[in-house]
Amino acid sequence: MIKVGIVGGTGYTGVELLRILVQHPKVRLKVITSRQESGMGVDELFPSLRGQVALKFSDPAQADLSQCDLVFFATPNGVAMQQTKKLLDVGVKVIDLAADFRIKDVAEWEKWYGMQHASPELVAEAVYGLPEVNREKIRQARLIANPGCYPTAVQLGFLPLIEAGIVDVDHLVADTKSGVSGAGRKAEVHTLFAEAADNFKSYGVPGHRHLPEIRQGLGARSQKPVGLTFVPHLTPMIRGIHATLYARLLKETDLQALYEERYIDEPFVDVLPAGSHPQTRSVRGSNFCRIAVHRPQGGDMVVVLSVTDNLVKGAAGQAVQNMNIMYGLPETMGIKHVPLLP
Ligand SMILES: NC(=O)C1=CN([C@@H]2O[C@H](COP(=O)(O)OP(=O)(O)OC[C@H]3O[C@@H](n4cnc5c(N)ncnc54)[C@H](OP(=O)(O)O)[C@@H]3O)[C@@H](O)[C@H]2O)C=CC1
Ligand SMILES: CC(=O)N[C@@H](CCC(=O)OP(=O)(O)O)C(=O)O
Repeated sequence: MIKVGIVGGTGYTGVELLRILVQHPKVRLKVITSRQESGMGVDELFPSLRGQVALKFSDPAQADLSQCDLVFFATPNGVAMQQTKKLLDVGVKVIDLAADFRIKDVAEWEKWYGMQHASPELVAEAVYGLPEVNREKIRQARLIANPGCYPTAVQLGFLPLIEAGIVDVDHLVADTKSGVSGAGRKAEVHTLFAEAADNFKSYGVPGHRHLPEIRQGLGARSQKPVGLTFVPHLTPMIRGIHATLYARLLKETDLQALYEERYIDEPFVDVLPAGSHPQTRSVRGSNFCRIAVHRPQGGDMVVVLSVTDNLVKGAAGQAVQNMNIMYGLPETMGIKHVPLLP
């Protein structure tokens, strides 16, 4: 059994990890932290977990994480980078759901995240945990930088085009929409019901911190830097990401065959039949990314539609997929949930 700790067990990604891990046949939960709820039973705070987990939240300052084989950080940016070295030094593996180890250029990371990196020496070692690209490196890793929610949907959508070298990579466009849980569980005015419900807005147009992450991932697959316009939107649903991606085609290609072949062996990427329009509710609560590729009116613009659940393939599910790969388990173990309908 893998002894697991979760730092930040009361946030949306933390409790999603709990929902998944309580039913994972190879995991024993040892520590779950929260500063605010320290001492409270996990199932007191989350009655949905009654009968599934007997632990209490512990204070992260007191918690003994060294008893774990693996620790997930489901914490705000800047937390994991303070504690990871100490854990790795005593043989504990780390999966960070935040962005501390995602960007290889530390100066670039510091610019976008507005803080000094506490462990720059670990950044090169960290493996970016997108299994569809880095599966072999993930197998050997002791530190995983789990991708962001938008970057997962956008990269999986663009990858077949970029890898085949058939689109103009200087002018990619990603128009993305996220449910409100993407902003986390902490109280903030813009996520209040009366602000977010019955409303729709873009944000971060001059520059969102996922832009360098997506550019880094796609640039590595295209062998040259990519130009990307990335526009996120907040939409009044709870879970889900819908990415509408645009690229100009440079070479005549059977796009449906390209996508189907690229993802034929991927357990969590589902290429829909030609002409499909994927919906966020077709992936809700599941680790799937569903993709459709279009070429409207047979013109030279490719439109790719990519949907995920931001808390599952966009965060906790992908983190467990990475854990499965790191420990040589079947990659789908514990994350075969069928999407929730309605
Ligand atoms: N929500 C999403 O869709 C996605 C989120 N992510 C990333 O995952 C991480 C977690 O996100 P999310 O679950 O939404 O965030 P939340 O705000 O919902 O939860 C944050 C959690 O971290 C704990 N925490 C906060 N500050 C500290 C600290 N200094 N030390 C230890 N624990 C702390 C909180 O509990 P307490 O304050 O009680 O300690 C809480 O349990 C973030 O970095 C986010 O960017 C990534 C992909 C998708
Ligand atoms: C709707 C919403 O607010 N989404 C968040 C992104 C989600 C996320 O948590 O991403 P990271 O892990 O990279 O921080 C945002 O745009 O800031």
